[in-house]
Amino acid sequence: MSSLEEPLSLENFPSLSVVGRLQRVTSDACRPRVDEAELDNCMAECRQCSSSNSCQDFDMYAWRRQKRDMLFSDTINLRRTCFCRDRGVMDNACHSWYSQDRGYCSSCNHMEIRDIAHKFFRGLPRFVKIVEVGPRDGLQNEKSTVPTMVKVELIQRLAVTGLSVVEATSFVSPKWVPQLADAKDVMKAIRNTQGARFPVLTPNLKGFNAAVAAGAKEVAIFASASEAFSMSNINCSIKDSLARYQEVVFAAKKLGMPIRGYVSCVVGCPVEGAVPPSKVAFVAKELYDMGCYEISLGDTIGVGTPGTVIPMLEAVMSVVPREKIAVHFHDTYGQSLANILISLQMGISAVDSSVAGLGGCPYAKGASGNVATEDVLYMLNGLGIKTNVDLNKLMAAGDFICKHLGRQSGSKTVIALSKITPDASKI
Ligand SMILES: CC(C)(COP(=O)([O-])OP(=O)([O-])OC[C@H]1O[C@@H](n2cnc3c(N)ncnc32)[C@H](O)[C@@H]1OP(=O)([O-])[O-])[C@@H](O)C(=O)NCCC(=O)NCCSC(=O)C[C@@](C)(O)CC(=O)[O-]
Repeated sequence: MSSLEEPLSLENFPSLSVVGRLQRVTSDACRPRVDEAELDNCMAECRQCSSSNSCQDFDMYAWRRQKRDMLFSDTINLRRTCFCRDRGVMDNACHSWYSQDRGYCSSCNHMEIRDIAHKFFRGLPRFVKIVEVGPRDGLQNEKSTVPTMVKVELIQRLAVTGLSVVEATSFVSPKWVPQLADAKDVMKAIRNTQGARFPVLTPNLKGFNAAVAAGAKEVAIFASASEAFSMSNINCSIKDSLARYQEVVFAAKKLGMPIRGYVSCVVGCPVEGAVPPSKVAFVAKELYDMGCYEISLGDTIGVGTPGTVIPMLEAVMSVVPREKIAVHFHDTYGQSLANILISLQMGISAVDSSVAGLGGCPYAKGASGNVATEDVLYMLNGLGIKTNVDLNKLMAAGDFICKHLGRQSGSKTVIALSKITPDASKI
């Protein structure tokens, strides 16, 4: 694998200094440059003093007292020991980067930089669960019906990537979503597939019973925060849908099956326009109180930006614990990664996405696919956040389905990596 093919993860930068590492992952205007050799020397010294008591005088730095479970705690500790061991070396190094780069950033000092980085990374989880929804959310929106065996192979390929959850299909009315009319056959074919859980969507008891009969071990119910979307998607009001879902949850609990809950249109609705955060919070709480183990918040038409997603998450977090919340973004306006990043910073650690950016929603005209799983993974890898997912295997699964559909991947990462030449990879 060439250097560019490998996402920018912390572990992948043995020769970069700590500050160099931060430069690679922060995009702030304040970007000092550092003499690599100078800092590498400094880091070599740091390693020798990492257990030294002589670090006590460093208590003046507030984040010494921060919990050590933060992302980059190792990085921060290295810097701290580096400072305390030979502050002069570091100060000189710092001085020289600022002098060299004075035209670019005259007022930065190392405390400011550290504060910026600290603020940026504060709250990011160490591990993110990716919920792959391509075989369901993606393929439900394909014009042509994908043959059952292709769906099955896609699911099997995804199951060996390290993804722990692959949403497999929906037990909905074939009149409403003909693309997934083979749900029973798909579930039967993957019955013995190991490696991941394969939840399925069930809109009512009829769908739930069919799913159980076909071997489903986990189901998802899907309500909407918009009345109009509820009517067009599942042909009933929000209130009626919640009553229906109560029956499904009751039946699932009797069998000890986990149930995931979706809320659609958490930012905007194709008919109603902006959706108030309070409505999203109401539906999310109803689903959570019913017994859903996780509530996935769907920006069904992909209109959200951090400006609208933050208040929505704030409202939901006030009624549902944040560790029970997942985010589900469609990439219509190219805002998904920004929205995911701020969700992570707000403490969310479950993200839905779709291999190759497949997807959309048959009842939300113009909605584009889900954010591509490959792009989410590339970003998480770059942030040093663990997922256990193998990017190469994931790209192979995406390539498989794209070839079948006769289209280019919707993942920017995949497109970029496919263009890398041996020369470019030396950059
Ligand atoms: C909910 C219904 C069924 C109501 O549909 P309806 O027409 O109101 O239901 P009905 O009870 O009057 O039944 C009509 C026919 O459907 C049959 N039927 C009834 N239920 C089922 C079932 N479970 N499985 C199979 N067949 C079913 C039923 O037996 C009957 O058959 P008929 O007697 O005419 O031959 C329908 O509206 C429907 O299937 N909607 C599904 C819509 C859908 O799947 N949308 C996409 C998923 S949501 C989404 O993508 C958003 C999300 C989750 O990803 C989050 C995000 O992106 O934001």
